[in-house]
Amino acid sequence: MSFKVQPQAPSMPNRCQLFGPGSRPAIFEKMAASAADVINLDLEDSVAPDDKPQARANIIEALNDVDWGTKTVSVRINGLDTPYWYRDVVEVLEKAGDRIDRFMIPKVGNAGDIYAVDALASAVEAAMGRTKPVRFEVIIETAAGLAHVEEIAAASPRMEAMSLGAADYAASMGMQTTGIGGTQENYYMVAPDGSHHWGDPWVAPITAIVAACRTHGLLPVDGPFGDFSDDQGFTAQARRSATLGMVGKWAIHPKQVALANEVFTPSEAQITEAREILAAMEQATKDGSGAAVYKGRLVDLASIRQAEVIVKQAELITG
Ligand SMILES: CC(C)(COP(=O)(O)OP(=O)(O)OC[C@H]1O[C@@H](n2cnc3c(N)ncnc32)[C@H](O)[C@@H]1OP(=O)(O)O)[C@@H](O)C(=O)NCCC(=O)NCCSC(=O)C[C@H](O)C(=O)O
Ligand SMILES: [Mg+2]
Repeated sequence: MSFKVQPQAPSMPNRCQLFGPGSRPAIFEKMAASAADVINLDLEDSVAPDDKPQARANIIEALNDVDWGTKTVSVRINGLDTPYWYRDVVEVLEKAGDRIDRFMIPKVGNAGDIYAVDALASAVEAAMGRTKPVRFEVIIETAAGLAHVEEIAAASPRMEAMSLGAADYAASMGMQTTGIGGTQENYYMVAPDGSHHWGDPWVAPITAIVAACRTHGLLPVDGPFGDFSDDQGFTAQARRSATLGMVGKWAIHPKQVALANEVFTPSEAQITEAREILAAMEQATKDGSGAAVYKGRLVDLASIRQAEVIVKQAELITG
């Protein structure tokens, strides 16, 4: 372990982030009634330019009036290359009550982008006497965002989570695909027998995001999976992300919420195995050994840390 101890990510459930356009207020109550841990009310790409002012007004009303229960509520503002974002920040912080928890900042390219939103949010909060600072989550979805992922993670104490935005990421990187997440038909290896084996084109940005988040104590989250008719594809993508260290995934349709919650909640079998490993290592320690054999395989002090990840995830959900 480095002399600098790895910080803990915030202790909050973040298994599923359900999105809804700010221009569609009829679904806000349905979003609040869903099983998603986080709600993202969108002012960005799901809202047409002419609808931005009305969407802002809808979201402010919903932040004041809808019962969001214990959910984390986040508003996705527009990108810093647009004329909309400053009004998103100012109007929401001036007119919405304390129920806003996070701003989601899209298409961040460097730490300066976070600094700009931080400065504006700080000024409005001070002017309004707001005592609960809004926290930030960002989307890594451009080449610049990926190139500067670590400085972005470290950019502000407001930073709480970071997502991969597969659609804009693919566009920015010039990837030859229109699919949003999941298997891409042309990304395959050919085995000696001529059969095709599909690889995961998202593994590099996911790993970079997880490393930046774990280094700076943020929550790494997998973004959208566009084909909401494909439950199997969604689940496979979510499982790969969970295996690589992400804590949750977006839902762009309500049917994806249960799928994400299932993947990002450790199963009974995983919890039992983790507890058995901890018990085996407790016994090994009592016996003066740093290693033991569990189900025919080596477990050692690192296995304790691995098992604790799963036990902590389970405790976070069950409370
Ligand atoms: C994708 C949708 C447009 C589909 O909406 P719809 O056609 O209404 O779907 P259904 O008819 O199947 O709806 C069934 C019922 O569910 C309700 N509903 C629909 N959507 C939601 C929702 N988001 N939350 C809660 N409830 C919802 C319907 O009202 C129906 O209810 P009922 O009639 O009572 O049965 C729509 O789901 C949608 O707008 N999704 C969110 C889109 C969005 O926010 N996109 C932005 C995020 S992804 C992105 O930006 C890309 C990213 O940045 C990147 O670069 O990768
Ligand atoms: Mg995007």
